[in-house]
Amino acid sequence: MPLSLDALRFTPSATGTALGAFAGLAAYLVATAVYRVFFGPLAHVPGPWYAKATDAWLIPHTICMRQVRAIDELIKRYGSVVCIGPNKVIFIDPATNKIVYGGRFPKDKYYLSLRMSGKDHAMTTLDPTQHVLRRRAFAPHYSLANLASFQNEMHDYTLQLVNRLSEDGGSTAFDCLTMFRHLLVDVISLTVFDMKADAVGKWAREEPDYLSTAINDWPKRSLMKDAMPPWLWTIVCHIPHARLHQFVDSDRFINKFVADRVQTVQEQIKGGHLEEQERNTLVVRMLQYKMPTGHTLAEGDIMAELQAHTMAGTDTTATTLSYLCYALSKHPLIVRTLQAELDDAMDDARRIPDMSVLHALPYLNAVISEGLRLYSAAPAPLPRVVPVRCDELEIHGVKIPTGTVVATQAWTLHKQEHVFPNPDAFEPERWLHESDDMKSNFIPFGMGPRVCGGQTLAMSMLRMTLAAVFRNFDVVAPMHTNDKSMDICEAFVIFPAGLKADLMFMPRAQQDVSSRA
Ligand code: HEM
Repeated sequence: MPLSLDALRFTPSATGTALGAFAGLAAYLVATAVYRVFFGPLAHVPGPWYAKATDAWLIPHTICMRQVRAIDELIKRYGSVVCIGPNKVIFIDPATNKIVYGGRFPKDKYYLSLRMSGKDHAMTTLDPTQHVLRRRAFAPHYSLANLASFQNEMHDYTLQLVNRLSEDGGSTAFDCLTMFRHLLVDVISLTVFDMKADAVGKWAREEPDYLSTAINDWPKRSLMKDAMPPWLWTIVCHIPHARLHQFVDSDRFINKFVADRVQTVQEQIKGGHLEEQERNTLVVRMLQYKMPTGHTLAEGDIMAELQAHTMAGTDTTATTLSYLCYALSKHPLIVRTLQAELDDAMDDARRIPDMSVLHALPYLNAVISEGLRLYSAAPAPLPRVVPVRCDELEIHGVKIPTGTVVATQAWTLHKQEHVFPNPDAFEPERWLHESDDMKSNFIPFGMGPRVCGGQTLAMSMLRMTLAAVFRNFDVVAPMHTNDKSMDICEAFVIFPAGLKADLMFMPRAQQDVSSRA
């Protein structure tokens, strides 16, 4: 039937109905907002009226990747308990941290957006009791003793990277995010899957490494897919462009990588070939883990857990290393003190000491703590829900009812002037005399039973890599790597505004010679 233009014209009665519906909706929204601001369960909590009325005020800050800063400003204006949404409260109080992150409060459903292929893993398991079962499956893998059994290879990968930088002789600016991501891909492929990925080797030979690329692509792909209507995403997936295909297929690539590894290990278990192994990778542990019921975990759950660890461990650690190298490029005196300690601990610049030796170096550890304080890879609110059994939570005399989403954020905790004087300055010395106050306000890895599962691995890699790099090189930032390009953007995890961290690694001996000439 031909479409007449008249059919598209609004009749006076249709216009009236539409206006009426619009006015009704507006009245409903206004009434809801007024109720929330003056009579809602959080009406008594300090905070701006617009945050009590609607979550929408945070959307532009989230889109601009500046959510933690917007929340930080509210805390500065309203104090250490502040309402940031109709059902959300942020607090800055170490005593409340112990209650909220002590293990009784379930995680908020916000975490469900981090599921892997629709499946839960430890980080997204909201219920504390269920989470304990998940956590038991992987916790032994990250013990220092187990990680030490992979140490020789970790040293080899790190030295491979150092050798490549040495060959370059400081003439090229390397993107640290890419470089350290390749290192972490090698370490995680080995410890999780018992697989030699040769990612650093490929990086050194300037060959593509599809796994490292997919790990980098996946979070961006998820964000993009979620932001688009399905029809637009379908069109994007069909655009004939090789790199774009690689990008949209990153989830499939990682799924297949993990599925292949799981299958190989399952065959090894069936064939009885695992008894000969002296150490256990995470995939073996997960496949052999028995729930209290005696059942093993479902294959889909194992896959999700392994994918989560691959993703959670790589860019967080690589970003921290990149920011630490950038901070050190701006502080030559700090580098001298660090190098003096490393020179004493490492007679041979190309031999990385045992984990226990690095663990005991005070200045190296102070530098890392300062890096984690200022450049926490996950500085955003870690939301939990006030449980029914808790009755009410009280923070500094403010009662927070059951069902409220409560959270603290490392971004603000780590920059409190009274705990960390001169908070924006990079001053490792402050950690040489760590006070109880500093300890209880420092949560780069979260806290309590849901503290970062891979913290020991992350700390070991931070120590190992910094020791090897700064024993051998001074780091110099080229003109285009500056505070503007390294400005922190945040989408739960952080990344630099310039999307890269180009730095030059000048061999120390060579630099000493040139500065004497
Ligand atoms: C510098 C590097 C890292 C930082 C700053 C970091 C930070 C965090 C934070 C803040 C959490 C807690 C999230 C919450 O409470 O909601 C977390 C959880 C987690 N992280 Fe990390 N992480 C790092 C490296 C790693 C590594 C290397 C791995 C593993 C290979 C890893 C695996 C995990 C897992 C599995 C969880 C969930 C733990 C649970 O809920 O039981 N992370 N991480």
